[in-house]
Amino acid sequence: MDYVEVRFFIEPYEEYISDVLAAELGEIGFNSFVPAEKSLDAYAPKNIFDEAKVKSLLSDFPFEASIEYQITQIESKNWNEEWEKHYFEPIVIGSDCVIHSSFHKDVPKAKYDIVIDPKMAFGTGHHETTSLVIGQLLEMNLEGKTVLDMGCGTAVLAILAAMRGASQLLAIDIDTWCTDNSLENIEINKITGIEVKLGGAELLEGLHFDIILANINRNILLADMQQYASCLSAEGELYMSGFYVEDIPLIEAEANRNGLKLIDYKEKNKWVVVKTIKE
Ligand SMILES: C[S@@+](CC[C@H](N)C(=O)[O-])C[C@H]1O[C@@H](n2cnc3c(N)ncnc32)[C@H](O)[C@@H]1O
Repeated sequence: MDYVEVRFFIEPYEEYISDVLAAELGEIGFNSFVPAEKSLDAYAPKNIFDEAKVKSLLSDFPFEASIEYQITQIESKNWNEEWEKHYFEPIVIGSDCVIHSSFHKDVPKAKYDIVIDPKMAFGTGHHETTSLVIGQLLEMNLEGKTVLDMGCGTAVLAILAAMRGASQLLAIDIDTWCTDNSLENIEINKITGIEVKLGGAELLEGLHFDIILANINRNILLADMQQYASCLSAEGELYMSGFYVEDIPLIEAEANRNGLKLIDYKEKNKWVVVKTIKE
């Protein structure tokens, strides 16, 4: 899939403005963000990118800041190189888990060593939401559990769940880049037992899982939570991330409507992961 890179120049630059801009861009099809000095690089699949929606978002933007943008077409083939050059450094999460790429040298030692060659797929562990969900995975007992990784990106969450003893795993993403990349990463890490499927919540009918991980975004979670709830086993746990702390009431209300109760949440730089179980 080809992508469009839009560099937003924010003046005066404030981190919270960049965060809000990224959240709003997430709602119009952008799915990767790289903050830079005084700017934000945002990426959207070429077939979803709509400049009119960007213009409309900026004209209604809630903060007083001047935001100019510049569009660059990104050929799929360049993306891995870009990651290697600029963005992805090894990351240690919770001291037990290190995520790095196959090109990294001098990687810190950790109990769970995950190799991710991300290309265009989200999920290197650097984003707050990924590391929040990883933190949850490192704490829970996954031995013999069935796990759904919804919005799998690189499949980093499914790979860690498999390393921690989950027995049957399904990783789903709507983006072919992500499903292709997930398959590559699963193979590089020599993991068996993870099935990868292209699509969305429509694939879940009739399935059941002990643990569901859904790190996507607020609006997709609100739209698809009903399907997630119906495939959660009676004693199951649904972890949702990809939204801000101020979105919790909306997410909790939708969870309650679907027979789920929110029992805990963790926060990192305003991003959260919430844990829900059946009421
Ligand atoms: C924030 S990334 C999370 C990736 C990875 N799970 C992680 O934790 O780093 C969200 C992923 O959800 C996928 N996605 C977006 N909408 C979706 C939907 N309706 N159903 C399934 N996946 C979706 C995107 O393509 C993207 O790869």
